[in-house]
Amino acid sequence: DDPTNGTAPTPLTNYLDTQYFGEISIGSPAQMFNVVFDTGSANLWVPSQSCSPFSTACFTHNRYDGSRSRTHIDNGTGFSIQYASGTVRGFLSEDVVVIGGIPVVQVFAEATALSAMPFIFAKFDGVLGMGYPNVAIDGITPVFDGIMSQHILKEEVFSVYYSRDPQHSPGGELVLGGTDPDYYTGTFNYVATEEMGKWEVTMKGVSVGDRIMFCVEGCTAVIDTGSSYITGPASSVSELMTTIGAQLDESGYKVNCELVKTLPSVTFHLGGQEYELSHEDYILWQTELEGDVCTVTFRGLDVPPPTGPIWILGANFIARYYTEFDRENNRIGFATAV
Ligand SMILES: CCN(C(=O)c1cnc(C)nc1NCc1ccco1)[C@H]1CCCNC1
Repeated sequence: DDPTNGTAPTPLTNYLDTQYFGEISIGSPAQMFNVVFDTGSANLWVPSQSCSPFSTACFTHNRYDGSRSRTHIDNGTGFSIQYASGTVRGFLSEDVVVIGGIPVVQVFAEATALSAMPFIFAKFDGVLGMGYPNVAIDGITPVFDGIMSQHILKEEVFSVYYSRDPQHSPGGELVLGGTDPDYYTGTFNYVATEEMGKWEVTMKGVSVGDRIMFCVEGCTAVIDTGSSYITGPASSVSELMTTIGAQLDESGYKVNCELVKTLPSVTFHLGGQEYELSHEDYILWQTELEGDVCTVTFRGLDVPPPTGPIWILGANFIARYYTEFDRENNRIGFATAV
């Protein structure tokens, strides 16, 4: 009988509570890559052996070499993906991808040009999009859809646990086909995905302390496992930072570490539930040589219409609320993370 009872776990590495990634292999024999499992996109890309030596971000990461894989299938179609934070360009190839021990023949992009920003800071090699097929570039069937069509999963869901302190082992866990009760308590509360085909929900308000300050008329929230922080419309986040007494410097919003324990909670109203983040959840407390630095893990980001304006709930939210992404019922479930 199936040793995994229809579920397939992948342990994740937690890099400074800001990057979470796990290992997959591509090709035969296996070529290993660290990838972000990203609900904010739907394509798989890894750096290519044929990337330009001038692309530093490419050169400092593991690179896929099709000529060394006996299961490689040429494609060659051009590929380009634009994130708010950077650009990836390359060409398509096809090969066997193994994720959580499950093999799937997959079309993916070999990146030949990676923008230095932000990918020179990436501890991961590539991105494995866990989004819906209709947001996939070039109409490529996403990895999870390729796995669902094998009918081996107990449920057509995947779940994500992100640990909160980098020393914690494992740094996180992706489960294909179910959830892992070791990493959450209580029951799941579900929110329907707002628009068919995106890990997006309707948010009914954002409160600071007990006052609804933003998204009062309702707004859209993307649950993005591939984003480190929470982002909101720049004007709203700027007002939120003023309220908590944070100052913007070149690397984000900072607060005086002495005042952290007096900071109010920020609460996100999703479905029938209030999801509170306390200062423990939204302050990144780093002890540097020149003293402690307390970074607020919120960023202003204006996503242009028609996609935006939106809030993006990233790793700091998921670290507090264990998240189940349910393709069977087009809904997202949240439970309190352990
Ligand atoms: C992966 C590209 N992303 C990043 O925000 C991003 C960029 N650059 C670096 C260095 N890290 C990033 N994310 C780290 C991380 C891992 C897990 C949680 O956050 C976003 C782009 C939009 C779609 N969603 C993903």
